[in-house]
Amino acid sequence: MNASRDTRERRPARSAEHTEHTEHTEQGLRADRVSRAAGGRIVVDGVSIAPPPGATVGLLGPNGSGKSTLLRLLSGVLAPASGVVTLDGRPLPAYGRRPLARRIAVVEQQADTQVELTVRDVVRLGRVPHRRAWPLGAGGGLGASGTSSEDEAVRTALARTGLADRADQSWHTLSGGERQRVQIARALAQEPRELLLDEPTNHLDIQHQLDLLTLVAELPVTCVIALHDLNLAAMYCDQLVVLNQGRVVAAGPPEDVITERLIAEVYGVRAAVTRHAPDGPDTPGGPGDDAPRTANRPYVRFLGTLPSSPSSPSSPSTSPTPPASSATT
Ligand SMILES: Nc1ncnc2c1ncn2[C@@H]1O[C@H](COP(=O)(O)OP(=O)(O)OP(=O)(O)O)[C@@H](O)[C@H]1O
Repeated sequence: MNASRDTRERRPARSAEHTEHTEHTEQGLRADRVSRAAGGRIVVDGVSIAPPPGATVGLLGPNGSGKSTLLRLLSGVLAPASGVVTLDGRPLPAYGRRPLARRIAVVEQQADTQVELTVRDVVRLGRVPHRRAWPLGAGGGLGASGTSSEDEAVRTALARTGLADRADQSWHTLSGGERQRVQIARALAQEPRELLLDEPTNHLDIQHQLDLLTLVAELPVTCVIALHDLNLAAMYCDQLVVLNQGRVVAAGPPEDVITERLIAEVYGVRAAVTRHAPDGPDTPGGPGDDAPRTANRPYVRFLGTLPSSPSSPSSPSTSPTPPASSATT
């Protein structure tokens, strides 16, 4: 895949089928001071996030910091206890299930099914919101032959995720990484304008991690993607949002967010942060054709854990970068 563009210079290139909403689009998906409790405590605490349309926003933070919960709030699967999530200025509950499903695609950490499905069947599920019969009416069943545009979307999604030759394989026989790629393909077949991904590189070997993130970063859609790998996040995301104990503690371009201090305070880890070379093929991130993407982006070497982690619940919350109560850009 071609990784030669700096994603921060990308502009969303809307496909024809996306133009119906053009007048209202530029607000995109936003969370405004959303909070949510689980297990008797606040796990997302007054978070605001406003991904620029077309941008790839990385969601970082330690285990349990609230990333998955925030993604579920952004997708409308969970309702905020306070605050509001809006799409083009309208609260999510004002949308019907179908318009929302056409618009927002979600790739969860784990997906499973008891039903016997092929890879193509699973990817075709991404087309269900676009069918006339909703959710599975006449002609809308899994086995139904789709329209030519449906077939084309499924074919394209399979090809983009390197799964074209697996289309007829049973889902249950796939490896963890292959299943992950099928979920991405399903989301691509959905042709969303907002794509929410929860640690999509889990289970993937390094080549597929890089392929996936290149693909995601180059999509002309708004992506919010929970990641644990700070170097991959710095390479592929236009903006980063760091959560700690449910709060935004840093937000902005990777070079502003990824600092030794942040890594120490949020993760309790000692690190050395350098920059990728401005133009060189010798950058730690890879070969020369990646240079425009990695140029000047932060590169982290982890040196060891610090004696005590400030992210433990008993510690006071920290503001490792200039205090950022929200990720609104
Ligand atoms: N249904 C629930 N009941 C109790 N606690 C919950 C529930 N859902 C989430 N939590 C808690 O909320 C916190 C945030 O969880 P969340 O899955 O959003 O974190 P995360 O940042 O995605 O973590 P990870 O990086 O480990 O995937 C965690 O401490 C989790 O245990």
